[in-house]
Amino acid sequence: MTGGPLERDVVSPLPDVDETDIEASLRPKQLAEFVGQPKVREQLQVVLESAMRRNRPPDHVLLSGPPGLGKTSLAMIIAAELGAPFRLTSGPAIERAGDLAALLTSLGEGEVLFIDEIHRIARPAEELLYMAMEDFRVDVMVGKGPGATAIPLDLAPFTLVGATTRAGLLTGPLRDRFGFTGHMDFYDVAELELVLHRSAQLLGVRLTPEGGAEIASRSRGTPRIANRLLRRVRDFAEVRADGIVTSAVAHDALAVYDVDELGLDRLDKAVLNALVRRFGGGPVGVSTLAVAVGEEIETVQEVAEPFLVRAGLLARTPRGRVATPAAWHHLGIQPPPGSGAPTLFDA
Ligand SMILES: Nc1ncnc2c1ncn2[C@@H]1O[C@H](COP(=O)(O)OP(=O)(O)OP(=O)(O)O)[C@@H](O)[C@H]1O
Ligand SMILES: [Mg+2]
Repeated sequence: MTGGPLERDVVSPLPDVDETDIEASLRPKQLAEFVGQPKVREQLQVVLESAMRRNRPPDHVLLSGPPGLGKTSLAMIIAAELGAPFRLTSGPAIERAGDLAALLTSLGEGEVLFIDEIHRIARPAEELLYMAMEDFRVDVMVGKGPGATAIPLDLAPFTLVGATTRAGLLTGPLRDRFGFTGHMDFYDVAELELVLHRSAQLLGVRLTPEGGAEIASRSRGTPRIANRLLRRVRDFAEVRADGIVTSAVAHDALAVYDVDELGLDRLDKAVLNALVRRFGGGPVGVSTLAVAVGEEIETVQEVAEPFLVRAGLLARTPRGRVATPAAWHHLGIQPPPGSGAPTLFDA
């Protein structure tokens, strides 16, 4: 994911540039430690256990969902649960099929290869991946031009874990080669409270139940944001209070950091503002909306919209994006009569 102007936003779901170390220290290491996503967790548990009983690498796993919900963490957990080495790369990093072939042939038996942002892999590399995933084979091209020959090479059986924020962008043949797809959804407040108390313990932060509830409700359904807000509120508690994160301390700190009650970030607010104030609540096409907020269409679709839809503030209709009455109210504006909520007749 690209950061751009959002990088320094305290409620952005994207990772901050200097956040990798702290994120790594807070990552759950085992499935049992992984909070929330009960369905994905249970299904994955069965997939992993049956593979271990058969003493075979499990089927390839695809994890899809918005940023910051734990796809990378879960991929690492898969390797840890299997006791297998973990290798990490990303779609954009694999530019040539040859790079991928070299990586695949270097994998040992049972290794877990994680490809982040797999929907952005280059087409020739993707085609090579088909055979690798299905038959554990790759054709390595030797020579150039008419004299080039393809030499088939066997691979050690491995497990591919792919992550994507846009499962819809995956080609059919690639999607079909994953034996298991886990759809990650936003976390509810109770789950985020568990994430926060676990992190507080690891960081040595004293967090009261009410303090946790206050932060959780403004974390935009996203553990990455919850953990970041916890650190900011802790700073505030140390400087302005006695170090204990109570509800009042959390409330005051989040006001200082400009986090609104729903935890909407700058892009969320820009999208809502444009939709309501410039386009009268819609419907308006996503590309027009993206231009209005000065962002890529992809970013609006992958980062802002999933949460706005989930929060009941934005609806996707066949004619375009529409602000719901709740969105108008959130901006403190009275919705015009008959606005927002799409009806049967819009379809
Ligand atoms: N279920 C969870 N339980 C506890 N902590 C979590 C959980 N999911 C995510 N986290 C925390 O949130 C942070 C971000 O998670 P992670 O990097 O796995 O998200 P991601 O989905 O891979 O994001 P991106 O799409 O940006 O790559 C991690 O450092 C971890 O501490
Ligand atoms: Mg990730």
